[in-house]
Amino acid sequence: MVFSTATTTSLAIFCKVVDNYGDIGICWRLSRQLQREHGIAVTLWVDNLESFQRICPAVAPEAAMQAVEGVTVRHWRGQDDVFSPSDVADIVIEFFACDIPPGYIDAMARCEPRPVWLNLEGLTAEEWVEGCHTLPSMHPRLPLTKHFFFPGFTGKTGGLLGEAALGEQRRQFQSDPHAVRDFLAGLGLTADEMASTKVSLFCYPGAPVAPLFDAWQADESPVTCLVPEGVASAAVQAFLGAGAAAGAARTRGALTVRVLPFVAQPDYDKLLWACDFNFVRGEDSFVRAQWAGKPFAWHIYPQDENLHHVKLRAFLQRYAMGIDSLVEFSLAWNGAREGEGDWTRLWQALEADMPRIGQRADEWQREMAALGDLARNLLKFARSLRSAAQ
Ligand SMILES: Cc1cn([C@H]2C[C@H](O)[C@@H](COP(=O)(O)OP(=O)(O)O[C@H]3O[C@@H](C)[C@H](O)[C@@H](O)[C@H]3O)O2)c(=O)[nH]c1=O
Repeated sequence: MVFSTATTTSLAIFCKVVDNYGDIGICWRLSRQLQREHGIAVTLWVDNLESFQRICPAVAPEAAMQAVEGVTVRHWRGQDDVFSPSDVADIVIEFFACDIPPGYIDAMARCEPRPVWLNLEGLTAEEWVEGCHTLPSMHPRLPLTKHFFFPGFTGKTGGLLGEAALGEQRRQFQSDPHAVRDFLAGLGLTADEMASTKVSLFCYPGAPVAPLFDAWQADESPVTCLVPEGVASAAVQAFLGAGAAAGAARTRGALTVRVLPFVAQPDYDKLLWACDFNFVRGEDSFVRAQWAGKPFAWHIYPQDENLHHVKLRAFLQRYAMGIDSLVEFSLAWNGAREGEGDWTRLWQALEADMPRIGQRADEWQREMAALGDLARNLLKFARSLRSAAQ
C-alpha cells in the first residue's frame, strides 16, 4: 500500500447516526471535501441512509453501495461483515468512537503497512481537548494504534470543518441582492418578509420558543422567523393555529412565522447567509453559523447532568468577548439560568448589541479560518503518522 501524493490515497469513514442529522452531516461534509479538494478516494460507511437523504437528496436509501458526488457510499448494515486487507483504506476514520466492525479491525491488523486509524471526536471549546488532541491509544490485542483527533477553536486542536471556497461563495451570495431575493422567494417569502428582520430557527424541543414568539409578536419592528418543518413544532403549531407543514405561514402582531421545507445542506448555508440572526443547534449547524459570520445563538445538544452547560459556557467564554447580552441570551435559551427568562428584555438587549455582535461574528470567522480547516489538518496529521512509521 503506497501512501503518497503521487498515488491516490484511500480513506474510509465509519459513521453511526446516533440521532438527527449532525453525525451524517459532518461525515458527509468531510468526505466530500477530502474527495474534492485533496483528491482522496473516500468510502463513507453509514448505517442510516434515510437520515443522509434528508440533507443530500441524491442519496438512494435502499442502495447497498452507490457513488454520490465522487464519494463511494456504503450502507453499513452491521458488525458481522468479513473484510480482507485489500478492503482496508490507507486512512480509517471512526466518527465519535462508533466501534467499527471487528472484521475490519482484524483486516487492518493484517495490512502491511498498517493504515492510519483516527477517532474523530466531537467539538467542544473546553481546554482539556488540547491535551487529548492527537493522543495515541494502543489496541489491547492487535498491533494497531488509534489516534484521537479533536476539532476545536485553537491552534492546538484540529480546527473546524470548512471548505476552502466557502468564504468566497458566501461573499458572492451576500453581495448579490438578486441571488438573495431569488433564494428567499424560492422558499416562499413575501417582499414584506424579506424586508423584515429575518431569523432562522433550528433548535431542540426544549427551547423556550413560545415565550420568544410572544416577545417578537409584541416587538416594534417586524420579525420573520423561518423554521424548518418538524422543528419546534408545538410552539409553531400553537402560533399558526393550524398544521405546520412546509409552506404554512401566519402573521400576528410584529411576528411572521413561516415553515420551510427541510432543505439540502448547501441551501441551508444560504439560509444562514441570508438571515440577520440564526438559531442553530448540535455541532454542524453551529459550525456553519460561525462560518456565516452572522450573529447567532446556539442550542447545544443536551447531555446528562447538564454537562452541555459546561460546554456552552466554555464556548461563550472564547466567543462572546464580554458581550453580556449575548451571554445572557444564550444561557437563558439553553435553560442554564435559574427562573423564567424575560424574553422581551433579553431580545431587546441583544438587538441593541447587534452591530457589536455582528462585528465579533466576522472577526471570529477570520480567527477560525486562520487555524486551517479540519480536513487539511487531519490529512497533514495522518501523513505525519505515516512518514514517522516508515
Ligand atoms: C435545518 C436543516 C439542517 N440541515 C443540516 C445541517 C447539518 O448538517 C445538519 C444538522 O446537524 P446539527 O446541527 O449537528 O444538529 P442535529 O441535532 O441534527 O445533529 C446532531 O447533533 C450532534 C451534536 C449529535 O452528536 C448528533 O447525534 C446529532 O443529534 O442538518 C440541512 O441540511 N437542511 C436543513 O434544512
